[in-house]
Amino acid sequence: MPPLDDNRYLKGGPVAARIIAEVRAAAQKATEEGFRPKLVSITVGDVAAVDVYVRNQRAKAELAGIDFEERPFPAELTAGELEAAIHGMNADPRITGIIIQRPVPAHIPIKAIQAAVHPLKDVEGMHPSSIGNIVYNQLDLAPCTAAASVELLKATGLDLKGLEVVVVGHSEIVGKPIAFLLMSEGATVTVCHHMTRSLAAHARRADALFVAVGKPRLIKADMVKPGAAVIDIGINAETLPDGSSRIVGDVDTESVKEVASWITPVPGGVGPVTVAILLRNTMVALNRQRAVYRATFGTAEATLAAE
Ligand SMILES: NC(=O)C1=CN([C@@H]2O[C@H](COP(=O)(O)OP(=O)(O)OC[C@H]3O[C@@H](n4cnc5c(N)ncnc54)[C@H](OP(=O)(O)O)[C@@H]3O)[C@@H](O)[C@H]2O)C=CC1
Ligand SMILES: Nc1nc(=O)c2c([nH]1)NC[C@@H]1CN(c3ccc(C(=O)N[C@@H](CCC(=O)O)C(=O)O)cc3)C=[N+]21
Repeated sequence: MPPLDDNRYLKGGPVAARIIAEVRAAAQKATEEGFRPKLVSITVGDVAAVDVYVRNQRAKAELAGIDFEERPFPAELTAGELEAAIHGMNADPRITGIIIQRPVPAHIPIKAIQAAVHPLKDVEGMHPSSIGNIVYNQLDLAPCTAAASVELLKATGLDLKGLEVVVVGHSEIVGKPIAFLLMSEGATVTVCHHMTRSLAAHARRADALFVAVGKPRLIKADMVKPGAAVIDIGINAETLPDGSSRIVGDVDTESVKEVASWITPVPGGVGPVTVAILLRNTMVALNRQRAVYRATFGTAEATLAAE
């Protein structure tokens, strides 16, 4: 990839830095008030795919003043054991948020495990009740990658109301929540997937094109409307002929950047913003937990005075 100095690149770094600066200020204030935020990252087995993600989470959490603890579990852990561990974390007042890094081994039912995380500690926005909130237009704690992708579209300055948007990929963690977030913002949303008859015909109509499939170079220049914004969510490891490996997205960036007005690079696009949103979600979760503490314990003085 050439140096990212072309202004068509919609870079994640500045957007992430702005969010992290806001989080840092909020985390510092909360810490002074006795509520230091803390994230716990759960991995099951040896998952090379999440190494980069976890490394970035730790680095940015430290930068933002959020404690970060990794809890690695062996691959042969049972679903029951994992659920019990999560219940322990739910009940631990020192823990603000719990992240279950994907993938988990096949014998662990990811949906049930995601639902075991208390909604107040669900910083990934993946609990059924969290997903439900975005259907009800309550958007302050949404799945991180989806929220990051929409944040990048907003950074273009385009008005989302009535915008023709096409989302390629409809997974629960990325594509579907993107569609719901955009609908809430007033966009006209088309969702494509592997059964879509003419992906190109749909994609070409988009003023903003979101791609979350996991297939390198799926989107070529002739599938993109001139002047569109292209948000490339794919993170795919590709091995080069010399044996070295690199990360590429789902979009053929070299050709598409000649057609699009904005394109997110990979790496350096959605990824860093995803990490920043995770930290922002942690502060949203902390504030909700503090509201519960206040409602539960904050009235002691009034109660005593009334006696
Ligand atoms: N930047 C970040 O923070 C993150 C990036 N990612 C990356 O995003 C990508 C997608 O991840 P994820 O959503 O979890 O992946 P999934 O494999 O869960 O979903 C892929 C989606 O793409 C659809 N699809 C498959 N083939 C085609 C095709 N030829 N045309 C149109 N749609 C197709 C699938 O449809 P169907 O179900 O109908 O087959 C499915 O909805 C991956 O590269 C992943 O690494 C993921 C999470 C975070
Ligand atoms: N429960 C769960 N939620 C996820 O969101 C999730 C997951 N599990 N498992 C793995 C995938 C992948 N993913 C990444 C996010 C950011 C970067 C990231 O920060 N990338 C940087 C750095 C890349 C590099 O240094 O090579 C970039 O794109 O610029 C990478 C990968 C989140 N995922």
